[in-house]
Amino acid sequence: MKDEVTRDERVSNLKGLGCSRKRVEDARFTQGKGNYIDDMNLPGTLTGDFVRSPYAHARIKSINIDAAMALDGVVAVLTAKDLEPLGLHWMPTLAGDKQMVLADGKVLFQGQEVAFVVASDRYIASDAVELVEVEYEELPVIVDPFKSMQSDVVLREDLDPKAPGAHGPRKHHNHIFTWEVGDEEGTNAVIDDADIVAEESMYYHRTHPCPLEPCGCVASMDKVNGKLTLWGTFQAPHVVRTVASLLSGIEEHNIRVVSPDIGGGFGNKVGVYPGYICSIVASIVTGVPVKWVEDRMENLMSTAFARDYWMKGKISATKEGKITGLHCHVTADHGAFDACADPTKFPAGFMNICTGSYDIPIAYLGVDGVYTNKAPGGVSYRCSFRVTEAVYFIERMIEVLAIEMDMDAAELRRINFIKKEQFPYNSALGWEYDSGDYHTAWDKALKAVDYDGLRKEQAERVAAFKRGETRTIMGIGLSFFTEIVGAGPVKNCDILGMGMFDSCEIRIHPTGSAVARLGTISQGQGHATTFAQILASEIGISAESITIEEGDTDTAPYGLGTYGSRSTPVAGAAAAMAGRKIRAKAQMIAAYLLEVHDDDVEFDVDRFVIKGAPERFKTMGEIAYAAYNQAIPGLEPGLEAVSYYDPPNMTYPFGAYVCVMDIDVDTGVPTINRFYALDDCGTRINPMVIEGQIHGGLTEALAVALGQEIAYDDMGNHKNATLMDFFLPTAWEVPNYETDFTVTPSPHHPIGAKGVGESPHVGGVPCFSNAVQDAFRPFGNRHTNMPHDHWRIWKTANDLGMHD
Ligand code: PCD
Ligand SMILES: [Cu+]
Repeated sequence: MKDEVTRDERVSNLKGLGCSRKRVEDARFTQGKGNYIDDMNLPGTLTGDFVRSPYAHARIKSINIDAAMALDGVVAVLTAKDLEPLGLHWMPTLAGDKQMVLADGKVLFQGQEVAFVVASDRYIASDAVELVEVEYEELPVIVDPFKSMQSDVVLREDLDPKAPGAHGPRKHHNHIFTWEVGDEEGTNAVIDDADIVAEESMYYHRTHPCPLEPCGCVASMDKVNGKLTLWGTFQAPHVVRTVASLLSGIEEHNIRVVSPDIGGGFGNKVGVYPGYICSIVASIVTGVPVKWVEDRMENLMSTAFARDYWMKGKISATKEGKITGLHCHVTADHGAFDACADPTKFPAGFMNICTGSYDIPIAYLGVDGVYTNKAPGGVSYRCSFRVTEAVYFIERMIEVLAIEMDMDAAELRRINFIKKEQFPYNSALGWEYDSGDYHTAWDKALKAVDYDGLRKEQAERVAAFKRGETRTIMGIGLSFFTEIVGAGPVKNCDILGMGMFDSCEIRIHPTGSAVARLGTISQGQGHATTFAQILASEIGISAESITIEEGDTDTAPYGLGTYGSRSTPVAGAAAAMAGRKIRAKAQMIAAYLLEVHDDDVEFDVDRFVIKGAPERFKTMGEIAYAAYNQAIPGLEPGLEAVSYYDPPNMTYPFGAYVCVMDIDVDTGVPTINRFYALDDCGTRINPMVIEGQIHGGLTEALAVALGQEIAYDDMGNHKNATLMDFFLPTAWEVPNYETDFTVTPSPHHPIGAKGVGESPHVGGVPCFSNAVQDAFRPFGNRHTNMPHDHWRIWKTANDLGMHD
């Protein structure tokens, strides 16, 4: 047995962990060969389209569908009345509330679904939408959650005003829940006694992920064999199958849910939308496939928004700058229905990570969820679980405290970081941070950008501005974040009662290639590339020879889907564990073939070798073949494994970001001169994919911090429902990102990996915002709200007297 290839070459042939392997999915994406929902064209497909409410709050007096039905090509017009006998005019939300599928008596937000037109093609459906006559009676509109809590107007007439909601008692008919974590009395006592206290209120505005492809589905009820197939833009296909079964009464084995290629999810495609339900009903009624694909305006107006958090903080410290306590209260605007996609026990997601990366001995968080006349479905956008809000809050509070103490904000952070030796660290608000090394990351980041040099330059620029020599000022944005991803332990995380484990099933073929299926679903993250790399390193078969499949509930094992950067921490762990099961069986096969005891062989890259005699080995290819063609005493034929992985804890990626920005105080235009991002996501599976994730997340952070918003006027009119008004950054606005890393593996994850997809957004938003605010700090700025669009930046300068 002669080996022509060196061990290093064998390692590199695997294309396993740490390899910047090119994304296998890109061949089809870059050639326009992807298969998205709108590419599906089953024979006889009908198209659905919605009649939507122009009013944000109105009673529906009548709906007349006669003219629409009379139009050639219109097959059906569904209203709440048609869904009611089926019990489908309302549906449960992921947050334990319920939501109208089609307007039942009244509408609660502009763009709400009122009737569903089904026609032979999209154009006819659109024409018919115009022909449906709806008579509305306008009702008072509430878009401000504070006013909502004072108002006599009852938004949700379907709810008993005094009855508790899914998360406990309600204080008012427009109140949803109160969620409290930590020790309020103790925190107040510490803050009242403190040397230094900084207070600030901030609004994290409502925004929307606006993925390239909007939401859509094709429902096909095959009446002959009783099978319902649902293709759709689903981030959690198995959960959709379970919900569809519970709602429709069709047994779960008779429902197949498939997520084909998805053109970006970003949390927008976690929830269940009326379009899915209406398409299913329409297909059951008509017996032919029904397609529904929303347009851009519908996507921006009616599907899961993000944020809309009014946050009030108090932070206390000693004279030396050691933080002693943190108090946070949030008024959370959830819109018309509470449709947040949080794990059941966390009505404000993981907002209680708001103590951030700092060792804060005592803290309190209180959140009040409130109904308003806005679209439902919160908590999406590159952090489905409110970690963006939490990190924005603490990173602003740190800056405000630094201003209060007249201290350098980088130094203030350093003094308060949780120290390396304190991990695993139990935070005051109940999390166990698995690992971290914040000081190393911070020092590396500050050194990389020459932080002291930047501050000197900034001081010179301030002086020059004051002398009237320049009209631009310079901001240095800092942020240090700790993410919490990988929901999650089944003991405390579930969605609609389904524990948040995930899964991987591997099947090795006789010739030594393999297929693996997982319970997650890529929306562009590159899972087909990266999961194969995890497996390659675990089982010694090249990633090139492993096909990854996701998103078909008929074949993939049950999983909770992809959001909250959970794929790597949970399904990635399942992949490693399933790989280890394969390896354990392969070891027995190898020992049999080599005629030695199981314990006398060991795994080496792509083979099992005899301990002490590495020239005697069996490759994984040989072992796979033997699994199918030899009768091995005591072993079943075949080489397959499945793992359902329930993570013992979340993973806690972290990072240090610095943004250097110039601001023209007369135009309000910011120019980003430098953006440095250091990320620590533990073991790095594919550095190139990670880099892509960071670039994407930072660009979305830039968008949110510097202009992107969903705003409403007092009548509840949506002000940013088109891309004319909704800021999407292009190459023009995006700087050249510098990425860097440290590696602090997760101690409980089988390969030490933590998630990374959300991190750049979580850390990026406060970094961009802090850069703007830091530029104005020498001129007296303390806090201004995002989005820092040109007008708001100009106004900040104006308010500070810089135009005088
Ligand atoms: N350490 C590590 C980690 C990670 N990784 C890679 O990276 C990625 C990612 O991952 P993760 O972090 O785990 O995550 P996932 O789960 O997968 O995903 C999710 C995320 O992802 C992100 N990114 C992205 N990209 C794209 N392209 N698209 C999309 O859509 C998206 N989205 C976004 C979001 S929003 Mo949420 O939903 O809101 O919650 S969440 C999210 C993949 O591929 C993986 O493999 C590596 O390599 N390494
Ligand atoms: Cu998150």
